[in-house]
Amino acid sequence: MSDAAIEIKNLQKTYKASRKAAAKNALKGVDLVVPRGSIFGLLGPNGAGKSTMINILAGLVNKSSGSAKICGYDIETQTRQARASIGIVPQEITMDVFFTPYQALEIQAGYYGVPKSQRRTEEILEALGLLDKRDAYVRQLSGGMKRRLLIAKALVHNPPVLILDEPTAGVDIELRRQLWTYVKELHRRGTTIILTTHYLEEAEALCDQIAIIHNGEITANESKTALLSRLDKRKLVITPTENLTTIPQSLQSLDAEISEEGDLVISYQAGTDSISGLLNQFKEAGLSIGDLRTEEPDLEDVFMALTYATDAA
Ligand SMILES: Nc1ncnc2c1ncn2[C@@H]1O[C@H](COP(=O)(O)OP(=O)(O)OP(=O)(O)O)[C@@H](O)[C@H]1O
Repeated sequence: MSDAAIEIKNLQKTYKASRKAAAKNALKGVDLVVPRGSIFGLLGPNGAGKSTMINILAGLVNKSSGSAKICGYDIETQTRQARASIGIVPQEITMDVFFTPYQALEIQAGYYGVPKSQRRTEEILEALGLLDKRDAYVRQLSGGMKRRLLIAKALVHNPPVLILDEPTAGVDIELRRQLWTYVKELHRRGTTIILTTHYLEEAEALCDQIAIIHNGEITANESKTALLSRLDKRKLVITPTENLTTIPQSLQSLDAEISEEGDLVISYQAGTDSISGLLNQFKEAGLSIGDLRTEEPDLEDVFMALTYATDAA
C-alpha cells in the first residue's frame, strides 16, 4: 500500500480562453505529497488554485498534464479505485432539497455502489447530529445542518481520504467546534484529512502539515512547527508606566507602533536585534517599563510573508 494519501506530480491546468476571459494557467506544475494519517492544511489566497486541484482529484475538472494518485491509485488509469478512496466536502452547499437526509445518504451510497448490507446511514447521521432530522426535508434544515449533511455524504463510502474545502466558512463558532471534534475523531480512526481554509488560526490549531499555494504554485510545504519557525520576526510588547500616545522621536527608526491597549509593539529580527538594545533605547527615550513580553509569529504572519513577499518584489 502506498504511504502517500495523495501524490501529485507536475500537475498543470490551463483553462481555455473564452469569449469573456483569457486562458488561465491555474496550476503551473504542482508537486505535492500528502502523507497518510495527516491532517493537512492547504492554504492560499482567493484564486490560488486550491479548488482546481481538489476538483481534479475529484474528477470534476480534467488536468492539462502531470499525474495524481490517491492512495496509490492513478486518477486517470485507475479512476474507479481513486474515486472510491476519496470523499470531498464541497465549498458550496449544493443539494437536492426535496430529499430527506436519510434518502440523500442512501442515494449517495447507491451512487458509490455500497451494498445495502454495508451501509452505515444511521451511524453517520448520528455521528453528525442529524439522526433526529433523518426524515425532514433538506430544505427545512438550517445552514449548519446542511453543511453537516455534506460531510455525511462525503463519508458514505468510508473513504480513507477526506477533503474539506472551506467547510466552516460562515458557520458559527459552536458548530465549527462540533465539526472539528468529529473531524478529529475521524482522523483518530485513521482517515487522512485535507483541509482548505481561510481561517489561519483553524489551520494552526488542527493541521500537522501545511502547504501554501499561490498563483498556481506551491510556495511552502512543511510541518506546522517548521513553517512557524521559518519567520525570525518577533514582537516585543512593552507596557509603559506612563500613558503613551505617540512614538517618541528617538524610537521612530524602529519598526514600532502603539497598540489599542496603549502598549508599544516593536517588531524585531530574532538573532539580529538584541532585546536589551531595544530596551535601552526605550529607557533612553525617558520611558519606564511597566510590563514586558515577547510574541512568536503566528501562521498569519508566515502566510503573509510567504505569499505576498514575492509579489512586492
Ligand atoms: N472554469 C474556469 N474557467 C476559467 N478560469 C477558471 C475556471 N475555474 C477557475 N478559474 C481560474 O483559475 C484560477 C484558480 O481558481 P481556483 O478556483 O482553483 O482558486 P482557489 O484557490 O480555489 O480560490 P478560492 O479560494 O477563491 O476558491 C483563478 O484565477 C480562477 O479565476
